[in-house]
Amino acid sequence: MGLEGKGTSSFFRDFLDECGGSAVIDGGFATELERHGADLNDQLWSAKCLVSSSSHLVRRVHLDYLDAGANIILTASYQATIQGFEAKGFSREEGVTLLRRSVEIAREAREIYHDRCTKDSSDFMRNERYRKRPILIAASVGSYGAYLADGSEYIGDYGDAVTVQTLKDFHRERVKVLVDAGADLIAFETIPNKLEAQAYAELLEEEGIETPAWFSFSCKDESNVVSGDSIFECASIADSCKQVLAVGVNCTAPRFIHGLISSIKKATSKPVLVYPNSGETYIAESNQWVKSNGLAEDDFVPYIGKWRDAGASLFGGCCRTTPNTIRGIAEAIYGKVQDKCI
Ligand SMILES: C[S+](C)CC[C@H](N)C(=O)O
Ligand SMILES: N[C@@H](CCS)C(=O)O
Ligand SMILES: [Zn+2]
Repeated sequence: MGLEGKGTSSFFRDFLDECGGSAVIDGGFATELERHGADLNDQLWSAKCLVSSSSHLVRRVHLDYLDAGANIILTASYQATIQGFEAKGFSREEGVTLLRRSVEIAREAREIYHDRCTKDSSDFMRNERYRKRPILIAASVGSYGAYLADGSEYIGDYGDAVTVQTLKDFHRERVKVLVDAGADLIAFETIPNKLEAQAYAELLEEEGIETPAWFSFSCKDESNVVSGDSIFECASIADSCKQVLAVGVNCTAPRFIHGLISSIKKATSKPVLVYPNSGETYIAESNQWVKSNGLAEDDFVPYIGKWRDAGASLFGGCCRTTPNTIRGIAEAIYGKVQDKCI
């Protein structure tokens, strides 16, 4: 599915209509790679797996989320940047190829999934609405803070030397490559401050990018993104950008989600998306997660109905959530579904 000739908002409204009003986003990607044995204690984090020997693992995680019921899968490009690959000794061209690869692997997974579903003649997936659900590939664009690989996307303080122009220059090529590789939409995610939201909005405009995007912020409480900028201000920037089709929150503790939905709704009438993490806290030095007083993985599934009532329409999970979480969300939205189409 693409934008071809349609306005951004009608493309997305049509998609949501086809989904029946609410859509399922996938779950934690990097942390799922880790659960399958990948060692991501590296400057590239999940982008390390784009390097060929692990691409089968990337495809497998995408397929697991499709099997769990996702309508939208996010590519492995969260921490994939040309600058980051160059720092690891790759050439610029190799960096571009790896970025493109992230979209190609997700597209391969979607094709495999569709093939399996078409070929199977048994009565799997009797739920018609689920069986016919649309599936989109979202190119993940992690923040500049993700590239820094020090947990900056949970702090949002880039210092005075980093300006809107710095951030536009940093992301420009990468975004163009991901769009050119055929992503259906761009997921600007874990945005930690309004500076970066402004940079993304200007970049989309300057480059005349027609692929629709969403802006998703990492938040520290019910009203503020992690830098302390208000979610209302951040969502207002997204609201003013015509390429932005949805606005929301990710990698944020489940306990803040309800209040954040209300705050975002005051700033925009665009669809609201939420994909919280497990409520644990990330320790960048050791690439580990520690328990805080939030809800644990899966525990937020019973809240999906309340979050929908509060006005959100796309639901998924972020770090340390798994296909189980996504299966729970899909069942909350679609009713009972078969968990595999093979
Ligand atoms: C969303 S955080 C857990 C991603 C990893 C971080 N950028 C790092 O490299 O430590
Ligand atoms: N899409 C990324 C987000 C990290 S915060 C992932 O799930 O790994
Ligand atoms: Zn996350």
